[in-house]
Amino acid sequence: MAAMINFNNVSKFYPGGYEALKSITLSISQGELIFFSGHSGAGKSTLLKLMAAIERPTSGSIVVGQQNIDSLRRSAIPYLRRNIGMIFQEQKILYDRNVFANVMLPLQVTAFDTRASASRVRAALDKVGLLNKEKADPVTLSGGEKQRLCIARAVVHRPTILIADEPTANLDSGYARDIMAVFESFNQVGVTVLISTHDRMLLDMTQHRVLELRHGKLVT
Ligand SMILES: Nc1ncnc2c1ncn2[C@@H]1O[C@H](COP(=O)(O)OP(=O)(O)OP(=O)(O)O)[C@@H](O)[C@H]1O
Repeated sequence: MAAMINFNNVSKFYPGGYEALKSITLSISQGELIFFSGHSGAGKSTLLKLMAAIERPTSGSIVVGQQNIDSLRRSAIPYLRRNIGMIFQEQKILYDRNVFANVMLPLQVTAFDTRASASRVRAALDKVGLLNKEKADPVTLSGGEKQRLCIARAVVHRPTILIADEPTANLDSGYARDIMAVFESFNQVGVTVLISTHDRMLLDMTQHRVLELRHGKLVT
């Protein structure tokens, strides 16, 4: 399989000099599902943020798809993000609108017409099992359903790469399994899926590759 993501000697210092990642070299193939594990502060979120150009590396090179993104112009970032779906803790659900409108949000900045957008939103809600909740007020959703809403919002533009930072944090084990089944289903249709977690149950259960970070270094 073709490499989808390549890191070559990537280091990241945050302002103030903290070295969050140290000389990371890794290669991820198209269509893989990979877990990034490691203690709190190990650098998992930073690694995922570099892949989506939310953060920039201090040194080293990062290739996503065919594109070298370590020195990507700011104006080129929206093009990179068209291929990426992101689920990060800080992306908030908007509680002043229903489930459907929350999933519609990312499409409002693109040029889709309303009918095409609506059918994409329903397709995304269907894939995460929330089609029957499209009119619901997000406040009425369970923790697991809220997380599925975030996944629907991340995939509504049909990305080829899906990045999820601690997607099962704060969920009980039943909900966590459901969420993993949703990620598996996207992976089965060819989406490259990257998940950071310190959820021992997920890591013990998985058949997929697990890369462990420790103090900013890759140990596996
Ligand atoms: N914007 C920032 N500015 C300064 N330091 C940061 C910033 N973001 C992260 N760090 C630091 O970099 C280190 C790695 O953080 P990161 O969030 O990548 O770890 P993590 O493995 O995802 O941890 P957690 O599981 O707690 O989310 C931590 O010591 C953190 O405090």
